[in-house]
Amino acid sequence: MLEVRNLFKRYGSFEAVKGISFSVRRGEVLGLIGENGAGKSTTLKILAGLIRPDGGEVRYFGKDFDEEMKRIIGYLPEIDALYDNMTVSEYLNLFADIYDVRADIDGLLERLNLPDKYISDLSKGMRRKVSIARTLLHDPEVLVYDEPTGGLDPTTSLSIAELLRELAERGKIIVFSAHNMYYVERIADKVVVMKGGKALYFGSLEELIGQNTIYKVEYTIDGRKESVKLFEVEELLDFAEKVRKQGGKIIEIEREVPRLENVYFSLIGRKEIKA
Ligand SMILES: Nc1ncnc2c1ncn2[C@@H]1O[C@H](COP(=O)(O)OP(=O)(O)OP(=O)(O)O)[C@@H](O)[C@H]1O
Repeated sequence: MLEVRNLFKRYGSFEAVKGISFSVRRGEVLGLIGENGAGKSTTLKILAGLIRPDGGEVRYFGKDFDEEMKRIIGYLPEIDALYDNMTVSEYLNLFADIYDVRADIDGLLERLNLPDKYISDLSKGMRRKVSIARTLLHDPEVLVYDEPTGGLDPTTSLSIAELLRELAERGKIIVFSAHNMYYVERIADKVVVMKGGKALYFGSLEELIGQNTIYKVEYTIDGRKESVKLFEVEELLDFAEKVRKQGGKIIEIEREVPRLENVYFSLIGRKEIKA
């Protein structure tokens, strides 16, 4: 398990991360969402061991982060840092040598559908995939990806999202950030919604969506047709009982499951911070 407890990070006097906590198990995908400047990249850099927190702790399988931990982490930075004058396989072989690992580079190229061309000749999506391939060379247990689908077309984004899901199914721990809710909704088991360095929500995606489900009830009472919106199953049951007692009848109940995007907007619009 990867556990993050009460992380704090300051840049000078500016507090970028103010008490973030979450946990992710093997086989789970956690999506970090939040506006620009919410503190997502800072949190991910702390997880990858690139910067040290000013407070709180990160525990990997019960242990504190140390340099050796880099062997179990694959970190994808927000911006690709590639060598244009190398072919994809030369670049990946170079990093396999640096990491001192034997990697199945042909298998990676095939899985990611990457041509072995000069990096300078690759599209933006392919370049992103080369960076992703580099994070997988040492077969890490934890993948920390900053905006893996940022700025890419829907087909490439989807193929990257599917790869993350597949890696989770193989038992990896995945933590990634994204602005496009569609991919988070598609692959995340858990989400952290960040705003101003704080978490407005941490928990299961299913629960978050479930908490925001709306029941639209159409009913008749005294011969009139009415409708009402309810938010809880219990509220719905109480309402149905009330209508029945008054001699009315429920005609239809429509369950409206919100999109993550709608839930996100209503959450970040809120002033108060939910622990
Ligand atoms: N090295 C730095 N020095 C000073 N301030 C920084 C530094 N890195 C980040 N910040 C500030 O910390 C805050 C959080 O930045 P961070 O990059 O973590 O946000 P983010 O959620 O990843 O944003 P984005 O979605 O734009 O990538 C921002 O206000 C940013 O300007």
